[in-house]
Amino acid sequence: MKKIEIYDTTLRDGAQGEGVSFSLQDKLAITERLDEIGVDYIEGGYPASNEKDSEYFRRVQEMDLKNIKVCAFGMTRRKGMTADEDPGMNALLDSGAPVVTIVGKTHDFHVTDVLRVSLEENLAMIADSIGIMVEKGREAIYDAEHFFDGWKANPDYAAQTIRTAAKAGARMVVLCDTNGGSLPEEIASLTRAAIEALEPFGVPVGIHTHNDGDLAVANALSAVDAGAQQIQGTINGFGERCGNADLISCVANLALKKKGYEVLGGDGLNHLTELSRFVYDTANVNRRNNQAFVGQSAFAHKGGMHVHAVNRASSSYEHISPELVGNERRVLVSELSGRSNIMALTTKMNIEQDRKVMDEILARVVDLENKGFQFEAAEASFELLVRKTLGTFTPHFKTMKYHVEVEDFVHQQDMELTTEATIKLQVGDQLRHEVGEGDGPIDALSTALRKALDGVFPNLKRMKLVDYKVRVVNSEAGTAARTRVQIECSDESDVWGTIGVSENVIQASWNALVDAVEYKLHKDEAASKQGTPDEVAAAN
Ligand SMILES: CC(=O)SCCNC(=O)CCNC(=O)[C@H](O)C(C)(C)COP(=O)(O)OP(=O)(O)OC[C@H]1O[C@@H](n2cnc3c(N)ncnc32)[C@H](O)[C@@H]1OP(=O)(O)O
Ligand SMILES: CC(=O)C(=O)O
Repeated sequence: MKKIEIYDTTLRDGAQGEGVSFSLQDKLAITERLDEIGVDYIEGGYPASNEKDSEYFRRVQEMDLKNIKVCAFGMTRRKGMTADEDPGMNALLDSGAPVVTIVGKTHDFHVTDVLRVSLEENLAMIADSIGIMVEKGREAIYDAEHFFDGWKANPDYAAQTIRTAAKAGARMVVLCDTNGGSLPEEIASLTRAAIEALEPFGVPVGIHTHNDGDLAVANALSAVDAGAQQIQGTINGFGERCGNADLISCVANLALKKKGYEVLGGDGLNHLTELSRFVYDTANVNRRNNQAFVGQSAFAHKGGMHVHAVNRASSSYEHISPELVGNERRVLVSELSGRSNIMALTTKMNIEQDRKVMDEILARVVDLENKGFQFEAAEASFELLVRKTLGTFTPHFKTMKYHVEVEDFVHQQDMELTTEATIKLQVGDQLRHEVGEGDGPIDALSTALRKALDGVFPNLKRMKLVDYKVRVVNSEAGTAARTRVQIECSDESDVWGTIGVSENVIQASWNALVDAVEYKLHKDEAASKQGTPDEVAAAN
């Protein structure tokens, strides 16, 4: 088995992605996770760039890391000064990082037109920068920026740049497809050319690809096939412009599809989904549902024919078992469902599967989806619909009336917009009449609803409203268009989605809110009947 080093640059190149920014604590937490999962290198940042990155290198030294090697990133020394005078070089050395990654120019056009130095001066900048790091006892990795475009334009000069880095003591030369526009076959042939050019120095090559042609992962794998021994990339493909090679896909493909490669080690592969979500959440970036291997939809089956087949043999519509990467299979219900979708979901609900009832549920789903409902992200509303169809649903309260009032003191300075909701509910034999204030109508309704019910059902105190989405489903109908409201709630053990559809946004929201509360009450009752200690605790 050939070991392929995984070099993560989420904290440096990933942070160059639009909308991505990590705090110092975020950076340290991600470092810890990547170490646990068996990543070989982490590029922690650019110490010459900002104080946060410098502080990272101080703080990371206090961590008890098991495997991962921490790298500091910087460019070759500036023109017109020696390496030891250069503030960037000194920042790299002062960072205390045991590994230093230096980016330098490969493409003659960048040397003459961007840096505006002679081709010879650029070679001297590379030699001096790698040289000083090696002299000071650092492991030096050389990132050959624009390697592929540079080689295509002037192969002799591109070869000279990487040989200069190797001769100066670089442990590895990493070939960068900086503009991300290369094709897999170009990557393969030029990776072989670079390996040949470096053969006399015994220095291996790595690969760093960008995703501008949507080929970053394919290009990285193509370089590995051609002999590259390290992949640089980021978790979830964060990075400059269209991003970097997504290490999640690189690792999963190498471990599960390609033969003869060893990556990560241990059970790191099984934790990829958890890692991907952790990095999204830490960066406060929305998850990409259709992300390969680890996305929420990566193993979500929607089409009726697919679900029918997956129920018989999961491999019929899955390229790998989701568990291998820590993900899970999901069955969605929609107007595209057949009886198999309903059966798969009701199996999870322990419901007896009568063919006639399944058909009735399916017909109801199709009818409601025609009216603008969408049950894929509203599994809780679907479960309530099933129980209502079966006649096993007992409501915990009955809505008598609700009313929302918004007051806007348009011409009065310093007066805030206020929203007040009044609700009247029948709960058992009691009539509850409550008023709630909120930041908007939904918040006010939710406050009033909780005031009315929390005393009777204390477990509701642990339910949180985590997301609220509104969408117009038939906008061509103008102001009479239907509005779809989707709500996501959570408690200590679950997350659930509900839906409401109406021409009136307040009614749609109320219906989704009522479903969310009813679902919570039903699920806690079911858990307490089952009686496992955790479930009972959750229900009390
Ligand atoms: C391919 C990559 O992703 S490389 C990493 C890119 N990442 C970043 O740029 C993020 C961090 N960068 C920064 O914080 C800042 O750009 C700094 C601190 C590095 C430099 O800031 P400044 O000194 O203000 O320079 P600025 O960013 O405007 O310009 C870059 C300078 O570096 C020079 N430069 C660029 N690449 C190199 C290189 N490989 N070697 C030496 N000098 C270089 C440029 O010629 C320019 O200097 P000049 O104006 O004298 O021609
Ligand atoms: C080094 C780097 O980030 C690049 O060339 O893309």
